[in-house]
Amino acid sequence: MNQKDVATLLNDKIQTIRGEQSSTILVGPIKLPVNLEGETVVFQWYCWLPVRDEADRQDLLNATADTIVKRLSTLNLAEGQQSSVLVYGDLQQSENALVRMHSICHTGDIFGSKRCDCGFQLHQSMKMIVEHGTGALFYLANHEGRGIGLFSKAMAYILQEEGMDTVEANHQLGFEDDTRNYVDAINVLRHLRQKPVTLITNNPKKLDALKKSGMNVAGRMPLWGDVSQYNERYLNTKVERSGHLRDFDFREVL
Ligand SMILES: Nc1nc2c(ncn2[C@@H]2O[C@H](COP(=O)(O)OP(=O)(O)OP(=O)(O)O)[C@@H](O)[C@H]2O)c(=O)[nH]1
Repeated sequence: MNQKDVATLLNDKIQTIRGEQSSTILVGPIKLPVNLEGETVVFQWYCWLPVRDEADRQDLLNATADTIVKRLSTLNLAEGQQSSVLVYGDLQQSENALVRMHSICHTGDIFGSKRCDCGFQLHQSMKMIVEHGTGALFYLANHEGRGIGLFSKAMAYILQEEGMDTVEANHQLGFEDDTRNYVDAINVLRHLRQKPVTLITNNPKKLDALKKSGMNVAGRMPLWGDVSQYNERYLNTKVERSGHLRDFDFREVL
């Protein structure tokens, strides 16, 4: 295949989303069959690249696929983090859709760590979306450790082993409790869907961010679970200090 054919092929799959605070180049949809507890479920997958620098904005946002391809090898993308979204069902047209904005958790999502509930929330939300029939799971790759990064989270874990809670540990390392923002993900969501969404979360800040963006929010679906001796304090700190909504007394299940 020559370069022109490659560009033609990719042009149909690349879109530019211009936002007020930042813009994104979105690539997809790409068919992604996923093993969900032994069943093969087919999602449509999109990945995006935020474009913030003004020079890059002019350069990349007006670019066609061949210009983007020429830049790819110099962008050093493996050193950074790119986020993505798994879409299930007819996200554009269906009446209600379930949406999960999931912050990356290397330890919980990949290794299955029981110190948090992240791995459980990731897989459970995928199941909820499939059962519902339509939805999207945003995997936010620049959100590690609520925005402090993986290396800092490792240091926070050492402090937590000495008795600090999640919030104190973040503060001791010079961070806010939570430095995440949802701007890029919301830009992509608004591009993929205008109709109402129900957000899967226990975190009212996520709901507020979505509402403030003007997105049509039909409601919230709580997601607590996988409570154990290893994450009891972590979950309790979410409710007591970080403002997460307590939908059930998870301490009763221990
Ligand atoms: N700083 C820090 N981050 C953690 C810790 N455990 C998990 N995380 C991160 O916390 C993020 C998940 O945030 P949570 O506050 O648990 O949940 P949430 O996403 O705000 O809310 P939900 O939508 O209800 O899940 C992920 O990015 C994890 O990497 C920890 O002990 N310290």
